[in-house]
Formats: sequence, C-alpha cells, structure tokens
Amino acid sequence: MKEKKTDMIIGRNPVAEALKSGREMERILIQKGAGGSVGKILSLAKERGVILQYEEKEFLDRKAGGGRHQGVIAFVSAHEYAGVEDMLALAEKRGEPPFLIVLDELEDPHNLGAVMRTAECAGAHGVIISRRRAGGLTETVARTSAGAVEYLPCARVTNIPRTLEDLKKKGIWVYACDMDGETYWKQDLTGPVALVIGSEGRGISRLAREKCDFAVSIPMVGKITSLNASNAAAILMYEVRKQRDGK
Ligand SMILES: C[S@@+](CC[C@H](N)C(=O)[O-])C[C@H]1O[C@@H](n2cnc3c(N)ncnc32)[C@H](O)[C@@H]1O
Repeated sequence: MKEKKTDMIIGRNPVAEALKSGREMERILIQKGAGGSVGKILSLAKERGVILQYEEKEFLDRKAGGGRHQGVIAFVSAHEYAGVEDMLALAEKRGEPPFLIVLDELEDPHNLGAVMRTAECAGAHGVIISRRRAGGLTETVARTSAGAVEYLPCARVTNIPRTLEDLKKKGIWVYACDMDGETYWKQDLTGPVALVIGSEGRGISRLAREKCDFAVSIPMVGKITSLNASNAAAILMYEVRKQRDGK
C-alpha cells in the first residue's frame, strides 16, 4: 500500500491558517497548559473534528527540533503543488489579468516564505519555483509565509526558461527584475505580468534573462549593489498592485 505523505506545520499562526484554509489535517499536538491564542486553534480544530493530542513541552521540542513551536504542531497531508494553469484559472475567476511571480532558483527558504507571504497579500495569482534548486514548500517556508502557502498556488517546474517561453505564448509579459533595467515606476505593469526574481547569489540566469520581454529595476543609490530578493520582490509586487488599483 502506498504510504500517505505528511508534513508538519509548526507554530500558532501557520497552524491557525492551515485550519482556516480547510487543509486536510491528521492531528494537532498541543502543549499541556498552553494558553492565549491556542484557544482559537482549539475551537477551529474542534469545529473541523481534528484530533487533539496534549503533550509536555519536551515532547513538542523533540518533534520540532527546538522550542519554536509556541505550543502547537500540526500533522497535515503533504502540500500539493499547483500547475500554471491553476494560476491562470484563478486570475480568470477573479476577472483580473494574470499576476505571477517566477523565482529563478531562489535557495533560501526564508526568502521563499517571505515572497509567498507578500504575493498572497498583494493579490498575485501564484508563485512559480524551480524543482531543481528550491527546496519546495518546507515547514520553514510555511512558517515564514505566515500561512500564505495555504492560500496561494505554488507550481514547481523543471525548466524556468521554458516556463517563461510558455507564459509569453499565453500573452503574459515577462519582466526580469534586475539591477540593470528601466526604473520600475516608469513601466506599465497593469497588463498580464510575470515578475522574475533571481537567486540570492547568481541573480537571474542568462537563459532565463534572454526569455524576458523587459527588465525592471529598483534604483540603488547606496553602496550596496542589490536588495535582498524578497524585499525587491515585495517592492515590485506592490507596484503592480498600486498600478492595478489606479493609484
Ligand atoms: C540578491 S539579488 C542577486 C544579486 C546577484 N549577486 C546579482 O548580481 O544578480 C537577488 C534578486 O533580487 C532582485 N533584485 C535585487 N535588487 C534589485 C533591484 N535593485 N532592482 C530589481 N531587482 C532587484 C533581482 O531579481 C535579483 O536577481
């Protein structure tokens, strides 16, 4: 029989968001005596009939590999990745031009989590990551995203340049986010857009860059040569939001 894959979700906020999103949940470990916002998690879990298992702090520490669990750990079915088609369908359902983020082999799970969080808040329709380098939607990503992974479609693709080519064929304008580009507020980002963000060390690969229609840049006036990838992504995603909201 095929074994069902499970993931752990650690911490109050991510577990609460997973419960609210309706994600299939096997059980939740609760630290004995934990109070405060745990009450909300308990009522959400009871509403959904999720099994609650009360344990001592040391037990949760062992499971989480440390004390960062805030008294709550959930076991959920492994994350299912979306396809680019699901993102386009979501855009259509919302009656909006597609708004996608493509991460060209970002490596730091904290950056991926932060991008997922901002993308969800800014109303993007999905984040596309590379199967080759990115570690996927791990527990660290889920926690850093503050639960955004529960709501925002994420697709894993084997070849980013080919994916960019496919997006262009679907009428989406592909923007390389790069230090060497046109100042971002001078660009019209109101149409169907995919923002490509490069990796922490290498930036956007040459092959991916060649597939981009435009390059957008956030002006750099200090001595440091680039912004953190998730910060750059956040600025550009909110420029799309601002332009789309007509402000
Ligand atoms: C840490 S930077 C990569 C730096 C890398 N050493 C390079 O030279 O490309 C990670 C990514 O964040 C985005 N980024 C950082 N600063 C940016 C800026 N000023 N304008 C546009 N995108 C930027 C780009 O997508 C970049 O590839």
